[in-house]
Amino acid sequence: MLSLIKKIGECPINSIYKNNINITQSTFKQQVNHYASASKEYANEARKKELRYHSILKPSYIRFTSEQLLKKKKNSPDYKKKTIKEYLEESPNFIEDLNTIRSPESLIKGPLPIKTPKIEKTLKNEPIFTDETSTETDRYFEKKLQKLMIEQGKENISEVRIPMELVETTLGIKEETTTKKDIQFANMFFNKVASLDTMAIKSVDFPKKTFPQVAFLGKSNVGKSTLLNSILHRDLAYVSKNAGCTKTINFYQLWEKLYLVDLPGYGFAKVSKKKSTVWGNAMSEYLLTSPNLFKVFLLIDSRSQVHKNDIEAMSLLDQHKVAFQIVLTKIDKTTPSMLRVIYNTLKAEIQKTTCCLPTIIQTSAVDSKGIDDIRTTILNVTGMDRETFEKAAANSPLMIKKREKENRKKVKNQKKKELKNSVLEQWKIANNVT
Ligand SMILES: Nc1nc2c(ncn2[C@@H]2O[C@H](COP(=O)(O)OP(=O)(O)OP(=O)(O)O)[C@@H](O)[C@H]2O)c(=O)[nH]1
Ligand SMILES: [Mg+2]
Repeated sequence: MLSLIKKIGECPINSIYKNNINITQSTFKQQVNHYASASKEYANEARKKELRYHSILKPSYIRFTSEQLLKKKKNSPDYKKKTIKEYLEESPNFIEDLNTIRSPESLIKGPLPIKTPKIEKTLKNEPIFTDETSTETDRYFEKKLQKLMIEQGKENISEVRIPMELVETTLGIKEETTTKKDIQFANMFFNKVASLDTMAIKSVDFPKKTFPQVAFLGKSNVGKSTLLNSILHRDLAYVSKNAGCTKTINFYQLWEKLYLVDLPGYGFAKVSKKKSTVWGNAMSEYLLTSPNLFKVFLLIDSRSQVHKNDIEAMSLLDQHKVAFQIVLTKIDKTTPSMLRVIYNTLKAEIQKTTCCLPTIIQTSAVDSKGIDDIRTTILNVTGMDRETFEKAAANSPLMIKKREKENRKKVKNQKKKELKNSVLEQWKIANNVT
């Protein structure tokens, strides 16, 4: 047991690929069946709930199907410069859901090719549809597109797969939708008593239930367990001021519908330098191949610099098409100037990725900053349906008891009032008062 626990954190980065390839090759058939049945189950469930297909199977990707972008070259006579946003808004059929890129087949094939020098060279010479007058957003979006073309080895823009959330947030198509009601729902949802379901040190220990999962990843001592406790309103996960506190992959279940996963920290270099590289076998298998993992929150301490292990983690998640988002922790302990530096560094790193959401969430467990954002993000990404849970909460034994108590109190007050009135009436009659 101890030796297995020690293994977490020992796997050098270059052997992760090897291990992964070995895992997928040796258990090829099992995994295909597993992934296929898991995906099917979610798809059916999603349809039943009339949820959008892509909100359940993540990460959602879109594909440019229109040739407009390419045809409208600057030198053609009918060329009229438009912003990307205008193009997207004018052509509703412009985007197409690809359901999921983390299909069983794509997992088995491994990460997409990283560099295709020919395409890279072509793209360098010519911007696709921006010029010096274009807005910053359009240029940013174009850069992302070019990166995607290189990564996916596509010379034609119409074949590129683009993360849906990237388009929506970058171009402002999706408005900020977090309303008071969302926050109320999140509070109600996370008020439910959560419990530790599984502590895993090997992949065989991973829970068999196919609930959607979101995981918290980051360097040791960055505040993963603390953040999880803040989200769940209670001190469930062990927290320590010493690094290396969480040593197993801990699955906390909520409502029998969702897992929040607290991961051991990486970069815990107390033992030796050798052991400090990224994460171990179980961790890499969980993070890079788990079909039920909907999102990874990558936590970075706002007081420190972005560590090389963080960059490695970002690129590994990106290559394996795991949707992830950066969370800055402990902002109560940093200064605005330090925050600005790390924020800008991270923004630049995010530009290099395709599966990292552009928004960086800033949190502090001390004054509960950013916790609502994380809660609503979790609920959105895992497709938790407000009505179902509100009904369930209203019919929970606790709420039924509460309602009964309130009713009893009401009846008691009513009786008291009636008694008081009748006594008053009697007194009035007795004393001849009108
Ligand atoms: N001031 C402040 N301290 C925090 C915050 N979040 C976490 N901490 C402190 O940071 C220390 C480490 O927190 P943990 O939650 O154990 O960190 P972890 O990332 O789970 O660490 P490992 O389990 O070792 O990977 C604890 O002393 C926490 O009290 C925060 O937002 N503000
Ligand atoms: Mg921890």
